Amino acid sequence: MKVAGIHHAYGSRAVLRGVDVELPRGALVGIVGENGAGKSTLLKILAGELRPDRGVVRHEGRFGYCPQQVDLNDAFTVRQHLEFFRIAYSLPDLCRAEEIMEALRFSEFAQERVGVLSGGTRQKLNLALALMHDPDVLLLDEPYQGFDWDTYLRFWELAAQLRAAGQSVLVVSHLAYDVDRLDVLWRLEEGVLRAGAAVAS
Ligand SMILES: Nc1ncnc2c1ncn2[C@@H]1O[C@H](COP(=O)(O)OP(=O)(O)OP(=O)(O)O)[C@@H](O)[C@H]1O
Repeated sequence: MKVAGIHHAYGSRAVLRGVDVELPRGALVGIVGENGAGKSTLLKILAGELRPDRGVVRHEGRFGYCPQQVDLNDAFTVRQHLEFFRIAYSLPDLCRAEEIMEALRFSEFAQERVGVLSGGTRQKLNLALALMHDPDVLLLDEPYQGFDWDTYLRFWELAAQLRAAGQSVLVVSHLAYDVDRLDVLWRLEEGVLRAGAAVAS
């Protein structure tokens, strides 16, 4: 995936002022930035959810998108969500989804209604829905929000496995703790991407 010259404004507020970024195959890329820096805006543009005012977004292969706001239906069970997405992705079965549930340790909630799940478990499901079709490019907006420490570590194990399998993974966060896990770190500042410093924001 490659994007070039992305500009976006909300009314008179220019949020992105010429963003260029490339996600190489098999790379784990991080984008950090302060609250309101424009990270979610950039990810929505990369995912095709928002049209930029200017610039080019070029996709290759399948992609998965895990938005910051969990978009789940409280009345349905975890399993029903997986089943809806299985059909949407045209997958023959839920084997990969079940592997991800095991990896993130939430298989036991398969029959639970989403409305009764904890915030962290909802986030696990959100992640599983973005991952279950083995995308070539994975866009993750604050993917570990609400995770406990063990789950946070499992998340990074999973991300490393995806990278090893040749997938491109973009992690966007306002926190940059674990920068040594990344191949590339960018900082979104004043509407442009700069080479990131390895510090928490
Ligand atoms: N739909 C919208 N309409 C108007 N302004 C918006 C809209 N969405 C975002 N903004 C503004 O654009 C700026 C960037 O927002 P964005 O959500 O992209 O930032 P962020 O870096 O993801 O922030 P956070 O870390 O708090 O999630 C903010 O000032 C926000 O208020």
